[in-house]
Amino acid sequence: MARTPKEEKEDKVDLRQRLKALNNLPTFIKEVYQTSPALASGNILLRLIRSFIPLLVLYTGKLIIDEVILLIDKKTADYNHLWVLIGLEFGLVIISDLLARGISLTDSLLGDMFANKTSVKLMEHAASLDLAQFEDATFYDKLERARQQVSGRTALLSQTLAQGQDAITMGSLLVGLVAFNPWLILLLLVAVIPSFIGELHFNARSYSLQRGWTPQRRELDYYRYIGASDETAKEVKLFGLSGFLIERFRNLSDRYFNENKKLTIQRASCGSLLVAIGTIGYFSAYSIIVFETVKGVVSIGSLTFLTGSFRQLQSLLESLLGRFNSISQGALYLNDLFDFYKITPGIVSPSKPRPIPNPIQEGFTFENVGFRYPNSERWANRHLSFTLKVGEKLALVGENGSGKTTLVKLLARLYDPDEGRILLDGYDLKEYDLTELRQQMGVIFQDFQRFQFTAGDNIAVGDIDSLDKPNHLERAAAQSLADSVIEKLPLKYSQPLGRRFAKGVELSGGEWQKVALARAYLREANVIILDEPTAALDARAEYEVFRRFAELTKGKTAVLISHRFSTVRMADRILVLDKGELLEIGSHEELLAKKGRYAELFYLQAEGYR
Ligand SMILES: Nc1ncnc2c1ncn2[C@@H]1O[C@H](COP(=O)(O)OP(=O)(O)OP(=O)(O)O)[C@@H](O)[C@H]1O
Repeated sequence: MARTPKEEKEDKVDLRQRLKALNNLPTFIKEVYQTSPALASGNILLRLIRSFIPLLVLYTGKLIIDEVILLIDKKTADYNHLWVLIGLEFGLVIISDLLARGISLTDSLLGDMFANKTSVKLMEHAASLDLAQFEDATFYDKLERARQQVSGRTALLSQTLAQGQDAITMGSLLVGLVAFNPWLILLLLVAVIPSFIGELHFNARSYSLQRGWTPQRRELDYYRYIGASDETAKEVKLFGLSGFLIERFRNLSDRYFNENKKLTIQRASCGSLLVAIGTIGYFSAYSIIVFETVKGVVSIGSLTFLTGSFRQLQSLLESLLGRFNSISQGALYLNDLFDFYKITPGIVSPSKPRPIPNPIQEGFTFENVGFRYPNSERWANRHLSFTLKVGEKLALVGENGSGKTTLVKLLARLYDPDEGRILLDGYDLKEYDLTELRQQMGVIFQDFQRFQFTAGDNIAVGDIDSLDKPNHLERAAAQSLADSVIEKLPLKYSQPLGRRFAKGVELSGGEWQKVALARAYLREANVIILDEPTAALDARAEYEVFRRFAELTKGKTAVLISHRFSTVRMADRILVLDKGELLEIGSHEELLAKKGRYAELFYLQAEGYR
């Protein structure tokens, strides 16, 4: 899994790219603001007020000291003015504290709301993308990086706002310092800039490292998941895989740790040196102010005010520049989020879709259809020409990998053909509205999902509008034989299935299949596609499912994939696929009479039953 030099180059970021990434900030701030204009405005207002407090506190401190010295010199006991000043400083400190709490409250509320909003947006966007995009590893890297941004960006928000607040505070302190001695500003820059450059350098390296390691981090997550998950526990135990998985995890995580460690150590050692330079800058300025005081140029109150200002300015400037680093880094990470939003689906509805014929008049016609999976040289389907007539029950037969599932995926427009076209009543599938087209289809794939929801919800996913229509769910369950499975569950339709959550009950493979089959019946679809719907059913259940199938799909068009010829022979016609191409098509009798591949396979299986 070593990275290629090209990939490493792509992961490197220079200053120009970092500055360019700052362009993301206005969009980001706008999105945050739109999350809650009231909270965002409140936050900005609180920060604005708080940014002037440090100057006021320092200045009150100066006044207090000058007053104390005056009182000592005069040897009077009129402390009224002093009390007012102390009260003022006390009030400022209390207000500052309250403001800080208000700021962190609005920060965290706004951050949480923004994180939720972004998660929803990510899910919505991911849902709009093509199946093919989900089968691409680089897509997952992008998705993973985008996901990481959701929680991380909350910090970016408060950092950006704090940056504005500190800039105002700095401006106010600088005014005082410039009035005293402009050269102190120069010293201030000398004190701060080296460590800023250091930070900039190390942050860029850290980002490159993080980015470059995205695939490996996904791999680590995967090991963590398969090492401890209900879905994998059985095989992990039986095959004794835990040692192997832990070893792989450890090797990879150690490599990551070591690369990270190298960088962290370098960063810490350089950082200490650069901070020392900063301290020299501060003490030079401190000496200047002290000697000016001794010479009587400024008062002792001003001494404390100026040294305090200088120290605060130094730390503000440091955090301002340091934060600039994190902000520009955060803005770079935003690239990942925005990049993910920029991925657009290829399989979409046309701008003026044609209404789906209801009922379908002719059926689906494949015209020389060919399809290759992305990043694959091999044709999964090729030269496919046939018509799936309306109302027909068509069975697909062929060896493993001969392209049966691919054919139905093309029919449901999960992919578009690379060659030829598929017509519905004479018009290309691409001319119809995608959602409407899919609504017409009830598809159950062989690798159907076992959702860790209740039994009722597991059926309702077939037509989510039926979620609160128990009689619809019950009817579908009765049709697919799932009713007897659900009857046996303690909580019936409200029984959580699977073991991931509390009270979950696991079903057998065949029981799950009956539940999944109910999804196809629940949908008021005109086309029913069942990809090996009975593979896990016992002989009696299979017989029963097919006895009902013809009845339940009366008037509907159906495609059935099965390796069992007892099932297949019930279809009106059978399409035999070989290496993605159409070998034979005809009724059971026609194909037997033809004595071709179908006849060969049929007798081979029948032989086994004798
Ligand atoms: N998502 C995918 N990405 C790349 N190649 C794929 C993908 N799905 C299937 N293939 C390949 O396409 C070919 C046809 O697969 P398909 O699933 O259509 O076969 P099938 O006839 O349904 O097989 P089976 O009887 O085993 O279910 C196979 O060679 C398979 O390796």
